[in-house]
Amino acid sequence: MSDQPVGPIDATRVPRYAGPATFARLPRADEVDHVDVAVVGVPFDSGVSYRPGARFGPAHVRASSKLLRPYHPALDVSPFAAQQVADAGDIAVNPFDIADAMKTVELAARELGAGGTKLLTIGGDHTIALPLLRAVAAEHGPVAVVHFDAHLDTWDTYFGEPTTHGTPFRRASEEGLLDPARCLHVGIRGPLYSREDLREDGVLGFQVVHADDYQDATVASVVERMRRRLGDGPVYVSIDIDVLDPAHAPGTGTPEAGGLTSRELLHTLRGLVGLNIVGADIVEVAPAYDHAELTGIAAAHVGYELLSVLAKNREEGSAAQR
Ligand SMILES: N=C(N)NCCCC(=O)O
Ligand SMILES: [Zn+2]
Ligand SMILES: [Zn+2]
Repeated sequence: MSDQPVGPIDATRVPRYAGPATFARLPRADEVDHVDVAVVGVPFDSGVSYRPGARFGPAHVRASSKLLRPYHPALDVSPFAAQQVADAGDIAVNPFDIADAMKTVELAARELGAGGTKLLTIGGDHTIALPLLRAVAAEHGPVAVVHFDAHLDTWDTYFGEPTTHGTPFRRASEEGLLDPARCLHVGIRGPLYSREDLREDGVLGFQVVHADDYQDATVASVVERMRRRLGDGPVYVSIDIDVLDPAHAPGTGTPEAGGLTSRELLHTLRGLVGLNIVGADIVEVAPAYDHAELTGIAAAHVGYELLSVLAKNREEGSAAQR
């Protein structure tokens, strides 16, 4: 086998709509001899408080990722040539037992991540961030989280249940998985349950860039603030697609008006170059509410942006070693 990464199927030879639906038409993980970054699905939505359907997110995002091309001009990087990216398929989780599902996700994430493979996980609802953070913190210790979302997701319980899509970051903070001096939400908006929600969120270790801040500040200044908060240590990136305005991402379970444009989000993500990204997820894509693949395409581009940031970091890391 050549030591060059195996890239996507060439769209000038095999039409995009033909062939198997791996993310970006990449090889499967079992078709390559090592994997730098695994794209893995978690078809789980038993933690939702409103519309269900994110269990179909991984298949939808893969299907919407067929048009991605090999070269990222703004970052001047080829994300599938600078590193071996492969599709690791889906983690099969129990839809009837949330605690059991969480164990399965954590175990699979630890196994896939053994040997230094980074995970880009496609959900699934936001509950899955908790076991993914457990796996990441087991390896790196407490991490910074940059959390793109309309919602805080640091609420305590729903119907007395501690493990839901509105609670993962409170549980993660309580378990010591987060570095409370370096966590940040981006894109928060909409009604809360009470003023206390924001105060408690701060105690748990989060600062907030509100969606409205994009109205008053430039994307560059948001990026600067984000980079200052996240610092030099390990960073986990969690992206709830409902951070986007419903006009840009209608296919989601708890939509809120007044969100980011996809351009604002992609631009902000580009600002993560150079940070020590140890893992990422893209969650809450619910295809039944999507139109014309708007949400699926946005999520696929978000994934491409993250893979490009990782590729750029790898290139710059190996340049620094020379
Ligand atoms: N994580 C997402 N998407 N939503 C959380 C909303 C929780 C609620 O219904 O208050
Ligand atoms: Zn949300
Ligand atoms: Zn969320």
